[in-house]
Amino acid sequence: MKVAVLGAAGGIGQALSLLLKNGLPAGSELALYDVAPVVPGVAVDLSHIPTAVKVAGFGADDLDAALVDADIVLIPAGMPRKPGMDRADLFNVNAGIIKTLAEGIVKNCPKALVGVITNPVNGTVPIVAEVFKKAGTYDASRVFGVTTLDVIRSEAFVAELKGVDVSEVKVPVIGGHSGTTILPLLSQVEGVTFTDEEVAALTPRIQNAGTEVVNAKAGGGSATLSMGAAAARFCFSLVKGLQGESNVVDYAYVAVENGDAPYFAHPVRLGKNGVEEILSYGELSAFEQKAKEDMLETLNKDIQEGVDFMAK
Ligand SMILES: NC(=O)c1ccc[n+]([C@@H]2O[C@H](COP(=O)([O-])OP(=O)(O)OC[C@H]3O[C@@H](n4cnc5c(N)ncnc54)[C@H](O)[C@@H]3O)[C@@H](O)[C@H]2O)c1
Ligand SMILES: O=C(O)C[C@H](O)C(=O)O
Repeated sequence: MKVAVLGAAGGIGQALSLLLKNGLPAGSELALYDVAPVVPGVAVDLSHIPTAVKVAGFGADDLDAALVDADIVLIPAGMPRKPGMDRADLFNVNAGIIKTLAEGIVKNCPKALVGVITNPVNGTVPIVAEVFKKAGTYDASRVFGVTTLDVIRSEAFVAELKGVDVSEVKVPVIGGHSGTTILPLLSQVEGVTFTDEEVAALTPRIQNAGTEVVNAKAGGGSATLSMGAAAARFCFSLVKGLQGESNVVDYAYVAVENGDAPYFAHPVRLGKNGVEEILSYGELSAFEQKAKEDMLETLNKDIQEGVDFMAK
């Protein structure tokens, strides 16, 4: 199993790479790519951890070597938010980075499963898909927007609010990954109930959790450690699917035919070829149904921005 992390020297990249070095199956290879000159040092540093995962660092000119034959590519490369910015404000700087990296994937590992972390996820995932389409090698079941951070935040906040064991809490989160497009389905959380007031307060807390971190970091970036944990968790689901484990289900922002929008976070069953089945997100409460309808215009606009960028 070869996993490539693009943007590996950044805040997310380093946290994620540490977790992968400690958690990938024995015999795996971890390829760390970044344009920052520190990346070989990050790889050397990690290589001193005694696990059976081989780590190599690749600098700016070595994208091809980092990607060749990768089974999974995770992309946290690009600029994070500062206070006062929306994720959409990152589009202009991050779109070009994602396009270049996706072209490298198409060239070197077109069958890899690609997990996009770079914001704005609502628009960067369509860019990756369009790069594959241009090359004639698009397989919608292999491209994912990583929305796991919304899921783990929801788990943490629900457990905190209800005083229950966090390891038992499961919260479906659908839609996209920005503001109101993030839609936690609190009506489906098993073992707890919420008052209308709790739903009205907890839903925006989950939606604005990224901003909570951005403001707390006061200009020093956005979530990196929780995102590293989230991306590692998602990567381990992809690995289990690739290894043929049955019934691996996780949430991700994927291309959906005849769905709510061309891309939408759903529960998906993962297998040897990525998405084996896009599962239904089930029945929504009246509150969730309205929240979904209200956010679709924003989500569709974000998606179109990514598609239009590649049409230029
Ligand atoms: N999907 C999510 O839930 C989620 C959560 C948190 C952050 N993010 C996003 O992840 C991205 C990275 O955040 P961060 O905090 O790690 O930022 P960071 O600035 O700490 O790290 C970004 C890294 O990307 C590298 N980079 C820039 N251009 C590159 C290129 N062309 N090729 C390879 N590497 C390149 C930089 O050198 C840097 O090391 C941001 O866009 C942020 O908004 C997404
Ligand atoms: O909020 C951000 O800009 C980063 C990330 O998308 C998050 O949800 O923490």
